[in-house]
Amino acid sequence: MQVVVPFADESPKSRLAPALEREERRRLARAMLADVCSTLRAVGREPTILATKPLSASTLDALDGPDVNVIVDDRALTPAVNAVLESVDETVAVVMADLALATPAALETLFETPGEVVVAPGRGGGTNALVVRHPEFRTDYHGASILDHRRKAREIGASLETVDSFRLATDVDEPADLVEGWLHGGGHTRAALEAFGFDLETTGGRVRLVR
Ligand SMILES: Nc1nc2c(ncn2[C@@H]2O[C@H](COP(=O)(O)OP(=O)(O)OP(=O)(O)O)[C@@H](O)[C@H]2O)c(=O)[nH]1
Ligand SMILES: C[C@H](OP(=O)(O)O)C(=O)O
Repeated sequence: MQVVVPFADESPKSRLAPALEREERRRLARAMLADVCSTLRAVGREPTILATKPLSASTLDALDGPDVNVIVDDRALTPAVNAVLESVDETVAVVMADLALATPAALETLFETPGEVVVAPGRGGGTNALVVRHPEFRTDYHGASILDHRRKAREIGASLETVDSFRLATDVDEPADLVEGWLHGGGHTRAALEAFGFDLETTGGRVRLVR
């Protein structure tokens, strides 16, 4: 199985702009990438980062462990991932770099779920992770991509399984997701949020990050 982690470093996490400055968004994106890569390694899966450009020294420094495999493809997400699917004749898993809450157990559930196409839906219609065991399947990200992926699996007659997982469904996209990263995210993600000066506020029955 080849495990691909798409990562666009130029101006990541733009939806977090109401809560984070540009450099903080870049730092958080790198921290989440580091957590995803170390969690993949914890289950014996060496990630291949599918990057829009060569990774910067600061991004590489943020990653634990030995040199990481990188494929550079400046095309948009969908054609870049589909180029990987077209280039290999083995199972391909696609795990998004903003799955800060992913744990080894959650990833093992994803990888061990049988099916020619296995999807881990994100809240809001995304496809946070994917395992492809059918040669004709191709991705179609953005918008309600989970619907597109279910339709594509039907069209090619591929068996489709869905992994129902809090940890794989929670990608850190919007300011309201930051508290999940604080509460349940990996070490790099939590450290970045703490470095930004965030703390948990639980007054009035609400749980949120403040700074
Ligand atoms: N290789 C590659 N990765 C991408 C591309 N667009 C997004 N990604 C990655 O795919 C994952 C999910 O994408 P998004 O949630 O849209 O991340 P994002 O583009 O940083 O966030 P927004 O700017 O808020 O849309 C993130 O880890 C991104 O880094 C792309 O064009 N190419
Ligand atoms: C890549 C995209 O992520 P979202 O924009 O839904 O977070 C998707 O999952 O289709």
